[in-house]
Amino acid sequence: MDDGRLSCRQEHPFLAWVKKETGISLNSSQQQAVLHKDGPLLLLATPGAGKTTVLNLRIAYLLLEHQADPRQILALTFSRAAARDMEARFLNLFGRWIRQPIRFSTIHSFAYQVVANYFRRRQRPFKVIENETGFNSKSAVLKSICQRFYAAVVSEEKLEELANAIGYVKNAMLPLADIDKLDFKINHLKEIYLAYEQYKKTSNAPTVLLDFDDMLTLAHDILEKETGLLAFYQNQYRYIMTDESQDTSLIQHKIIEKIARPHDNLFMVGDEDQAIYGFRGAAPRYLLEFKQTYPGAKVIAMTENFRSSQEIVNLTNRFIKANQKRYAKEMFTRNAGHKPVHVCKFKHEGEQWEYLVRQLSGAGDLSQKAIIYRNNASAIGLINKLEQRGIPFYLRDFKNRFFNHWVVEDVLNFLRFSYNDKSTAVLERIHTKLNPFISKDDLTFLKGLGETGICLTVLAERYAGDSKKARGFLKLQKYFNQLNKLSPQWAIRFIRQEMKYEESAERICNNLGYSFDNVKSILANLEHIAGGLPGHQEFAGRLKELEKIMAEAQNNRGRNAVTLTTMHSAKGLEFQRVYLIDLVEGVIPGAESIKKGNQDSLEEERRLFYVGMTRAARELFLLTVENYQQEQVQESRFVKEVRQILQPADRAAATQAQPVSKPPAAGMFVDHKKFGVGKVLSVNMGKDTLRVGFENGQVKDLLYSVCVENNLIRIL
Ligand SMILES: Nc1ncnc2c1ncn2[C@@H]1O[C@H](COP(=O)(O)OP(=O)(O)OP(=O)(O)O)[C@@H](O)[C@H]1O
Repeated sequence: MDDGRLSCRQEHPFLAWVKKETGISLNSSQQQAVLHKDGPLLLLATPGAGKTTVLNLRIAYLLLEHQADPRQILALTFSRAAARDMEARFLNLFGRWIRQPIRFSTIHSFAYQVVANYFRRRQRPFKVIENETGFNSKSAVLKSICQRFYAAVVSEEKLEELANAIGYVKNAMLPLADIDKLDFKINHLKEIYLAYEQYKKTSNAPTVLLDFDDMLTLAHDILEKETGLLAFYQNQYRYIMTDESQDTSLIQHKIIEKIARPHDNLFMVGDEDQAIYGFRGAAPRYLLEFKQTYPGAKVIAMTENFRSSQEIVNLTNRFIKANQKRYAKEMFTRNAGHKPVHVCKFKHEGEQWEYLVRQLSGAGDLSQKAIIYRNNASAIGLINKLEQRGIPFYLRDFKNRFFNHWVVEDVLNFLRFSYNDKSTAVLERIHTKLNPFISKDDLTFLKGLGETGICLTVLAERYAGDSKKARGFLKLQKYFNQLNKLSPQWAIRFIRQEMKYEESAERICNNLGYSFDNVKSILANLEHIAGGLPGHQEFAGRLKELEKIMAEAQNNRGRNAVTLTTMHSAKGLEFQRVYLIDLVEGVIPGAESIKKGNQDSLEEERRLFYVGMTRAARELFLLTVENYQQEQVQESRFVKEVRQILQPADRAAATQAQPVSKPPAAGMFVDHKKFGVGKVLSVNMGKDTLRVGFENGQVKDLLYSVCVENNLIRIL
């Protein structure tokens, strides 16, 4: 077994000093890596093997032992959050001794420096439009180009897909001719791409507009052509280090390659089993070809996991082996066993959240706990619940598109119109989603009357000669009259089903290439949020409140708060206890990967699951549900595999961990399969009864055990 710590060879003074000051005692492969001074080195490691730790120790080694100038060091990683985390860890270990700043940076930000330097020398103005607002922002420009091609407004999610596709082309350095071969479901991708590039070059001349990925393309071209500038960076950065290199894209590798020459003092750290950004053009293959690019390079493997318990390491080591495209490696740990890995199945998300709340209430230091999910959509209902139950949380890297999504706007406008049925302005916002359809001509007619009558009644009169249509409008008006008498949760379901909003939304999704699954997910989340709220105003207010809460929760880093993060953003982090949630087919692996049935894409999903699991140091909980967003689902194939891998003892624990559903308390809302949504008026467990008042006014006494046994009710 590889154990430099037990070796009786004399210890290097720097390592002895590190041990004394930081308590870190390195194994032999870590020692070799830390003490590596010159030449290319690839450190291939498993999760928790100390990659980031070693990288930081090596920086300290170069500075303290070899008196390297801190300005000669460039430490690169894939995201701002990761660069911040790496710097924080460095300062925590060595801040007392090394006071000069070190450049911990993303590759994008390094590329920005090159581009800015180049334009400054040429006195040419440029502007970064990535996160701008206004008509020249990246999203506004793409939106207006799409509108030209699609003759329709493009949704935020489609825009994100498009931006990913454009980014992919640049990161993977694809020739234009290959765009059509890409597996993105975007009509006119090539034409939009070309129009976008053209716009940035010419629309604001002489100012050049650039997005983030243009920085990479441009930095690469500049370093290729401007030998003087290239020599400047080559001289400045004598030691280059890259963390999480499996997620570095081809163009990023090429930039790094250029500035590392001729010394090739490149220290590249990565784990191809944690490559999770293939969809953005990451090139993990580059790691496998390192020796061809840098002949004579040293390659060190680190397979000892210092983070996780025996149980977690054994499980995850076996789990990842099912992937074909990887280096064979055996991760091991000398850490003690702790607790079996738990696999828990719940009826639905509500029950899963209840379980999480119970687990986290009074559970000590929350900063050491994380809830990790595949998609941000999993966070919304969970956050609603955590906030209601007073559990503080830190929301990491959340892209908040939920509250501004057109579906949310639609639902609010349906509710608004139910109170203000003379408003043509509100009607105009939803007219294409109503049944019967309201034409532009109808709207012009209504506007001409100046909001004097109830819109739908006026239209019924207008179409008096067409009795079917007239009846349709009157029925719709009746629905709106009913809508404002329903509780918010029931009202949303009414909009979805009775008023056939889902049908209209599906039609729109099909026409414009939006994801209907996403629409259903948003509607389900809205129902969750509405659950238990008495009125429509409270519902609209709660949405506003949640939006604010979620923005604020992004500042809770480092506080006593449970971390909520996607699997992607969890990379590089560790927690004593980790819950992976919503582990169902269609979520992880995602629906697209399943549909494609493509090995590469399923392998990436497995790696994502692996990244999630390997964040856990001592306790790992895998949570799955039978019903996800109101539809019956299968548990994730990865959960099934985990069950098979777990030893019998673990399996027993997994079974024990099945939650027992608690009876609802008075005041809670339940959804009964037959009677619909109702409020629990009283509970008498001695008599096994629940008294529930339903939306239609009926009050029923239900036998609780019968409801549970037959799966008739769920708590909302
Ligand atoms: N030699 C060591 N002795 C004790 N603990 C160590 C040692 N090396 C690393 N660690 C600890 O192990 C944990 C994992 O280290 P680190 O985060 O550097 O690993 P990593 O390889 O970057 O992980 P990942 O790729 O999974 O994000 C950290 O808590 C770190 O402090």
